[in-house]
Amino acid sequence: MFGLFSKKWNPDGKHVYITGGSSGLGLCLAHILAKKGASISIVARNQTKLDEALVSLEALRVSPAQKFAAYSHALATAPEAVAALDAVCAPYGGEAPDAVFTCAGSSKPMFLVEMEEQDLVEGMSNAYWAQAWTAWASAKKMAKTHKAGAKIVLVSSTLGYMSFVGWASYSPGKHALRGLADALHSELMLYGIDVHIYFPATMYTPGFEEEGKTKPQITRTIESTDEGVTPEQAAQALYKGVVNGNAHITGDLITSLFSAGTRGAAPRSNWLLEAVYDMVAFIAIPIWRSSVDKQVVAHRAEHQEYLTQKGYFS
Ligand SMILES: NC(=O)C1=CN([C@@H]2O[C@H](COP(=O)(O)OP(=O)(O)OC[C@H]3O[C@@H](n4cnc5c(N)ncnc54)[C@H](OP(=O)(O)O)[C@@H]3O)[C@@H](O)[C@H]2O)C=CC1
Ligand SMILES: CCCCCCCCCCCCCCCC(=O)[C@@H](N)CO
Repeated sequence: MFGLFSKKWNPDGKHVYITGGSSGLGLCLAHILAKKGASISIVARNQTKLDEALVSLEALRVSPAQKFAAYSHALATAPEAVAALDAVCAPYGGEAPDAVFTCAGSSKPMFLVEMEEQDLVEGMSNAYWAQAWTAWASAKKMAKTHKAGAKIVLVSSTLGYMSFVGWASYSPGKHALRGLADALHSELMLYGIDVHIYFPATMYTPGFEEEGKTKPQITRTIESTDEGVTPEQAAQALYKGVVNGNAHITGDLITSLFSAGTRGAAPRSNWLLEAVYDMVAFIAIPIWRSSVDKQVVAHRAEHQEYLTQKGYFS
């Protein structure tokens, strides 16, 4: 219960379920865990990408006892998430996985005033429900079978701590995941189940390429302060945070500052470091935000022109 005495998590021989395990962060995490001796089940929609991911996992096998499996399911509704979990558990006699990592998700950055109703609804589905239903289904299965020591790990974003122009359909879902993780961290103690949540900043993944297709220039400019990392680096930070038992996991300085500056009641990972980050954030975040405000205001004329070109005012 107390950080000092808790044992580090060891994935060797465990069954780990990774949603979004066919690409980007989820795939890199699957690779790390395969090398550590875990059995891995991945779920995503596209069968070809799942097949390719399975081949890459086989190549990393360290024990004949490891099982690797992939299932094609969409995850943004409750019945789909339950069906996916049932398929994943079937080869294990229906038993819940030892750990569930919900990496599935996507974003479509754009201006709110250009969004249709569907964009906001899908934004919530792809950022929140694509993970929340799996967390819900997994928690039930784990609790019913008294799966003490099991883990549920959600994947939010730096945009789960803060937000800015372009992210109105996505950051609400990532903030919501934080609320879910904090609530579950408390409730699932009743069953000895650990809950973690990861807040990655920019990761150069296929998903990042995809969101670039709609990302407004002003959003790109604001984000350019963030250097970004490879999905391998991001997965390593996630893995390390889970092994160490951190409730909120960050892998870069910028996100660590926003985390310390908006911590709420989440358990701390490193008291001293977070106190320093909190003091830095107290000064640096308002300065950064006012510089962003200036950039946005300076962009007014160009934006007006952009909307006029698109016939927005006619
Ligand atoms: N890249 C970035 O800069 C950042 C990403 N994130 C978050 O990290 C997570 C991983 O992103 P990333 O690796 O970049 O993305 P990728 O697009 O590279 O991978 C996403 C994975 O999730 C699957 N997936 C997406 N939506 C669904 C769905 N509705 N049902 C089932 N599977 C789904 C995809 O497969 P398929 O399409 O075949 O279903 C794919 O396997 C996401 O939650 C994202 O929001 C957070 C911060 C930064
Ligand atoms: C404290 C002072 C310094 C602040 C500097 C801040 C720089 C901006 C960081 C923006 C990071 C945005 C990550 C988006 C990740 C994401 O979720 C999308 N790519 C969707 O996949």
